[in-house]
This record gives sequence, structure tokens and C-alpha cells, in this order.
Amino acid sequence: MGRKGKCGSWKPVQLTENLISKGVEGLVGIEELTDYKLVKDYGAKSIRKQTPGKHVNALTSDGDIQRRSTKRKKDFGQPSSKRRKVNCRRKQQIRTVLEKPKEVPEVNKDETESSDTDDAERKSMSSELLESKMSAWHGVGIMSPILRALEEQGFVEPTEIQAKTLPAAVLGRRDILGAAETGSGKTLAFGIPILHRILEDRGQSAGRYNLVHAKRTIEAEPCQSENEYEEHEDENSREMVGLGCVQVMKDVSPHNTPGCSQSKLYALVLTPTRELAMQVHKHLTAAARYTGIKIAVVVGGMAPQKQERLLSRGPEIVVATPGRLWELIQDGNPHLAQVSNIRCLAIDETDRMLERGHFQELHNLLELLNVDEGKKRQRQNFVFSATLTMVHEPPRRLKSRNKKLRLTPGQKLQNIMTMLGVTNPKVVDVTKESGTAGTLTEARIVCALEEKDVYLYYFIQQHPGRTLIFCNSISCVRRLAQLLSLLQCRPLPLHANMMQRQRLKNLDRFRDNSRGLLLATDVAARGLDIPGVQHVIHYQVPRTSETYVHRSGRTARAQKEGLTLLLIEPTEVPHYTRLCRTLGRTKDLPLFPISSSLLAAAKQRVTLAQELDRLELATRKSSTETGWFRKALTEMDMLVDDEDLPRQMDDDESNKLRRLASVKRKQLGALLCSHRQHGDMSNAVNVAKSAVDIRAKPQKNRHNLFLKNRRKNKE
Ligand SMILES: Nc1ncnc2c1ncn2[C@@H]1O[C@H](COP(=O)(O)OP(=O)(O)OP(=O)(O)O)[C@@H](O)[C@H]1O
Repeated sequence: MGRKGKCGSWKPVQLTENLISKGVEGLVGIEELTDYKLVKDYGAKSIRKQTPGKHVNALTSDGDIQRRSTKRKKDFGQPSSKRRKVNCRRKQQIRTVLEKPKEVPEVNKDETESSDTDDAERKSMSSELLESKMSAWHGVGIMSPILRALEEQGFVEPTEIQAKTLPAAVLGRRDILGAAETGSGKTLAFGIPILHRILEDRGQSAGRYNLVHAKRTIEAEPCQSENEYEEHEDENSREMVGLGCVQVMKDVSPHNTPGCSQSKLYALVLTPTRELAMQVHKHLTAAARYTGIKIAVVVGGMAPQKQERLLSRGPEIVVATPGRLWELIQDGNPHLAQVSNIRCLAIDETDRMLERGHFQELHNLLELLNVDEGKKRQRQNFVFSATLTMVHEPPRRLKSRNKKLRLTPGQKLQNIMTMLGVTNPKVVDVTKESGTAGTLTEARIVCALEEKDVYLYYFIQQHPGRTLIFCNSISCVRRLAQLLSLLQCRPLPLHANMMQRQRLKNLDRFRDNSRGLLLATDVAARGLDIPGVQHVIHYQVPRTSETYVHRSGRTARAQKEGLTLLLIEPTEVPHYTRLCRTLGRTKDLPLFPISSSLLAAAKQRVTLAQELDRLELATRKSSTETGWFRKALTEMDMLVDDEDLPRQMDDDESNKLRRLASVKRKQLGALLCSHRQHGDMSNAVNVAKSAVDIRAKPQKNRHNLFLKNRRKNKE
């Protein structure tokens, strides 16, 4: 039975025995269609009715709606040949909708070919199988196109934060304040409800409930041609195609036409860094694969024209960094002109985003979004971070001025709520007492400032693996990048003063290399989800506990093991102590074990590399200075007394420097080569163990001893 013409409105109805006699599992509510016309399917004899309250929608907690009749039952068991034909066509239409994934993440050709076969296998998977495989998601209320995308990614069950926030967010449309450890799936905890709500709202705007059932959509037959799909488009710009009690949404709104900006902007997702915005975009796009929802990313460092082009396609979701977004809003971008009407706002890493003195554009944007009280109330807000409830001790200089400077976690949350205009959110905090991931191993190395390079190099050589090194400043990243390059470690720098294209390139290279070495400032501290990062090294102690938690959270993600290592020199001890206090560590972090003979070998090479680095720097400086002065004098056509000029190196001096540098470079090259062929550290690399194993060993031994003793006692 299909429905044509203008739609009626749905009203909630009270649950009665009659309505729920078919079982109440997962049922959360029932809606009644009050004013509708029933028309026999496509061209069949019309049986118009104007009887209100004949059909109801049953909302189940797993997001499905079953259409139930309150009065008359009709047996659709044996379809007539005409009906069979129509149903067949409809199946094909459904298939057409499902077959049109939009904004699919980039995949290379080989992957596409192999995934075609996978796709075919998946589609042939029965709905029962899908449902039983994904049964852990029941009760969360997710529509099947989303569920299917999750299944494809192997997400067979929700993570803890997802399980605890999704029902309230999806079914209750509550604002969510969520705190959970790094790498625990917070992105989808806000991504899924946003996608779900768009699907839901689309259905309602088309006047029908957007019911999608995994069973039917997956069994749908392939479509023969595009024309067949178009044949049944009705006057609604967004149409739902019905199949019995199952309806699949078809998006044929004008915004599907490139260049059209008349589509609705539903949601904004804001992140503190460009790389994180791109990653969130990728995660959401993967989850939206079968929904037809368009998602665009808007970040600084990219051509604004390109981003305007993306926005002109009318994406329902925009993932952005606040600066560029605000710029485009002020420039009067037509799609972003609807920003004050958005239905969902997600702010990833919220505590960082709302910190005073940062992201002024975000505060401007919030002012704009909250002007209209009605719209503000309609909007669903998502606030997530691993450190949402963590408060660090203020620096000593500020502490002495104002004793009450340190907020309580409650005050921190309240401040965030006030800034966002959120009044009654569901607060879910599943962070551990330690603040860090349960699978993270922590350790420290205490050394003199001038020894840090040696220890760093020692670690890299001894424990090869994907390693992320954090520094507190760009200059430190630059210096280390130079030094480690001379030592042939191939570091990949990442900091805010780099060209965006180079930043992304280095991230990709890091992802692709299982022994990659990323040297970064805190621009990479939050949110980045790079699989298989084994070690995080804090070359300098971070100044806040939040930064420590987020930096460390680049490893030990999604239940994987990982090591975080602090390099501490004497002047950093107070920062380290404060860190431990805030994180509630009652004991010092364990010392990382070091082999002194191997350290000596590392020192020899690092010292030589440092000397070479200094020589190269002096040579570079002298040639740039000489060049600069000569150029300036010629351009100005000025005569200046010799004494007024800074002393420049004469040719002899700079040649001497160059020669010396060349000798050192050869020495270092020979040293690195000989060690690689038969030297000490090359062997060490071969026998190198995972740093996590080394740290975990004492515990494992203790555990073995315990098992042994238990066995003995039993005997
Ligand atoms: N239900 C799930 N089952 C398995 N893996 C999941 C699930 N949900 C998300 N993931 C994966 O877990 C990883 C971490 O997720 P995500 O990046 O969202 O973590 P996060 O909590 O936001 O971390 P951070 O605090 O560092 O930003 C990702 O690779 C993601 O694809």
C-alpha cells in the first residue's frame, strides 16, 4: 500500500494492549497518522480514505518503525502479478538508492576492485545475519543504512561511550556532554546521532516516516536502469519509497544538483585543528556511506574557492575549524547563511575549543547561533573530550595571585554549558581515574638537558616502531628534525608554520610507515587517530595534564597497547610533579630501563651529529648574511662605513667551515654505516624488543610467579 498526495501529520498515541499485542521488544513509542489518503499502488484502483487514526507508526528502540493498523488488516501475503511487478520495481528503486553511495572515502583502484566482490558478498548477506551480527547495537536506535556502514567497518558493538550516550542522543534527542578516554570512539558517539537525525528529519519533511529496515533493503534486487528509478518520483522533492511496512528514503532534493545551495544545512562539527577536521570528515563519511548525506570539510590553509565549491553542493554536515568557517560566514557564503538554523552542533575537544584566549571565532559563532532562543532550544548539542572533567593546576605565578583559580570539574562543565547555551544535557563521564587509556604504559627517563638528544636517539634505535615525538615549541621541532635527519632517522616534522599540504603529506607518510617518526608540536596532540602508533615521547614535559593525556592518547587507542615516555631534565621536575598531582598519581612513573653500553654508542653518534649540525648552521648563516648584506647594499646604492657593518666571515673562514663540515659529515656517515654493518647498536636493533613489552615485563613476571605459586599450592 502506497500513499500519494499531500501528507498528514503524525501524532504520538498512548500505548494500548491492542497496539502492542504484536510484541513490545524495543518499543519506545507509537505515532498516529491523522490525516491521509490511501491510494492503491501505482496505477491500481484508488481506494481513497480520509479516516483519521487508521494507521500508526511503532517506534522501536532500535530505530525501526513498524506500521500497524488499528482497525483493518489486509493480507499482502500473495501479491497479484501486477503487484508483484510493482514490488519488483520498488525493490529495484530501493537498490538504486542504496547503490548510490555519496562522498565515499577515497580508495585506490585495487581496493575498489576487491571491495566490489566484498560488496556483492555483503549485499547477499541476509538481514538476519546482519541483525544478529550487529545485535549489540540493538536498543541504540540506529537506522539500517548507518548500521550497515558500521558493520562494514567491523564495528560489531558500540564502545562504552557510544553505548552510554547513543540511546539518549538518538531516541531522546538530548544534548550530550561526554567524557571518555582517548581512542574510545567519541567521534561516532556524536556522528551517529547527527546522521540519524538528518535521516529522520528528511523523512518528516517529506511527510512520511523515514523507516528503513535492514532486512528488506539488503534483500533488494538490483536496479535495471536509472529511468525506472525516476519513473516513480512524485511531487515531493524527497521521496520515501515504500515496500510493505518498509520505507526507504530517496533523496532527490534540489541540492543533489551540483551548484545548488538551496539545501538544508543540518549540522556543524567543529574541531581545533585542520588535520582533526579532515579525519572527522573521513570517519563521518564512512558511517554515512549508505545514507546519501553529504559532508564537507572547511579548514584554513586550503583554497577558499575550492571550499566554496564544496559548499555550493549543499552538504548537510559541515566539519570545520572555527577560523575559516567564520571567514566564509562573514563573506556571505549562501549555504552557510543558514548556520543559525542548524539542528545539531558538535564541538570536538570542547574544553580546548572553549579555552579563554583561543578560537575567538568560535565565541562569535556561538553568539550568532544563540541569538534566537527558539532555534537554540531546537538545536541538539554534542560536547566531547577525553579531558572534559579534568582540571589542571594553574601555574605557580597565577596561583599566588588568586587562590581560587583552579576550577572544580563541575564548574568546568558548567562554564562549557553556559557558553554553549545548554541547559539540561545528559552527562556521561566514563574516564578512568588515571585520565589515560587503560592499555597505556607510562614511563620516564630523567637526564640532563644536554643528554636528551642522546636518550631520544637511543630509544628510537632500540625500539623501532611508529613513534610520535612531541616538543613544546616549533623551534625545538625544527632543531630536532635537523639533528635526526643527520642521524638518518628520517623524521617527519609537523607544526603550525608549515604549509598545509606538507603537513598532510607528512601525516600520510607517517601513517604509511610502520617505523615512521613524527616530530610534532601540540598541533598533533588532540584527536588524531593514526592506527598502530606504538610510542609517544614527550621530548619536553607538557605544561598541563590535559596536554599529557591527549599527547599520550595518540597511542594505546581502541584497546591496543602503547607506551608513553617522558624525558625530564632537572628544570622540568616541578612541571612533572604538578602533572602527577593533577592526575592523582601517588607514585612516580616508573623509570624506563636503559642499557648503558648501548647508550655510549648512541652518544658517540649524537655528539658527532650535533657538531656537524652546528657547523652547517654557521655555514648557512654566513652565506645568507653575506648574501643579504651584498643585496641590500646594491639595492640601496648606499655607502656605509666598514665599522657600521657587522663582521662578515671572509671567504677563507667560510671555506674552512665548509671543509670541516664535509669532514664531519663523512665521519658520521662512516660511523653510522659501520654500526649498521657490524656495530653494536645495529645488533641491538635486531634484538630490540617492543618498548611496551620491556615495561610490562615485571608485571607479567609477577603474574607468572603468582600462577606458579597457585599451581604449587593446589598440588
Ligand atoms: N564501535 C566501535 N568498534 C570498534 N572500533 C571503533 C568503534 N567506534 C569507533 N571505533 C574506532 O576507534 C578509533 C578511535 O575512535 P575516535 O577517533 O573516535 O576516538 P576518540 O575517543 O575521539 O579519541 P580522541 O579522544 O583521541 O579524540 C577509530 O579508529 C574508530 O574508527
